[in-house]
Amino acid sequence: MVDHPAVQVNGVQVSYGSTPVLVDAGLVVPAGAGVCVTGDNGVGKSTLLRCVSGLQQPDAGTIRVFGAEPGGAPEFWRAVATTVEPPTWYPGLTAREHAELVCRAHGQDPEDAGVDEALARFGLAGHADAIPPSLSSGQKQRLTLALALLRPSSLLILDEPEQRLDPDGRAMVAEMLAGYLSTGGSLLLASHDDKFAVASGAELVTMERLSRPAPAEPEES
Ligand SMILES: Nc1ncnc2c1ncn2[C@@H]1O[C@H](COP(=O)(O)OP(=O)(O)OP(=O)(O)O)[C@@H](O)[C@H]1O
Repeated sequence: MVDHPAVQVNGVQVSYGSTPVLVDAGLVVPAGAGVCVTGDNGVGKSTLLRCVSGLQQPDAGTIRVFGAEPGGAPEFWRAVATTVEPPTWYPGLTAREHAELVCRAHGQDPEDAGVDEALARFGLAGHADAIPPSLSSGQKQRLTLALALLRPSSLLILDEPEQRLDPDGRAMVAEMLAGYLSTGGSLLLASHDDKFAVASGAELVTMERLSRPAPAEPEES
């Protein structure tokens, strides 16, 4: 795994109908590094992250995650934790039980993995026995990120992790992500908050720099 970049994107094209969104997009996230893609609403950040997460097939181009095609194999999902898709909550399971489930699925003892400490770090100690649908949108986002960081992984792919978080929450998550990078993890983010991304230890890359501009629509005569 360490011989390959965490993420390598070459010549990726994605169109929705006849509208090109990614045109010859290229990106490298070296193993152990963090990259944050930035850019205006609708520029294609989520589309790129979905493709890297193996949740969407590009029309053309290649994507490699630790040297392999994304999405196809259980090894990919063991190495990659992503919040690109909104989480599905299990009916009737509490926040703590979701965390315990995630640990067990990854072969970790929940107590050894520090479930209660993780919930406390994310400001959810008082909500451990609540079911996720009853949490506020910011608390749900905190739980989603806590679960992604609790399980072992080599690459985190996070789409706007700062969304719905208050300033303290943003600072805490940025610190957690910087800690993840300092222990050898790799990070691919999309974000509208440059300060948050930099505090997370990610290098900022604009979508405009990743993609050749889409050809201009022919003017009507
Ligand atoms: N499933 C889809 N079908 C059709 N068009 C889509 C689809 N998904 C995205 N698009 C379009 O593709 C473009 C890029 O969307 P995308 O969500 O990748 O942008 P983004 O940079 O992540 O935006 P934001 O900053 O608002 O989250 C937008 O114009 C959007 O309307």
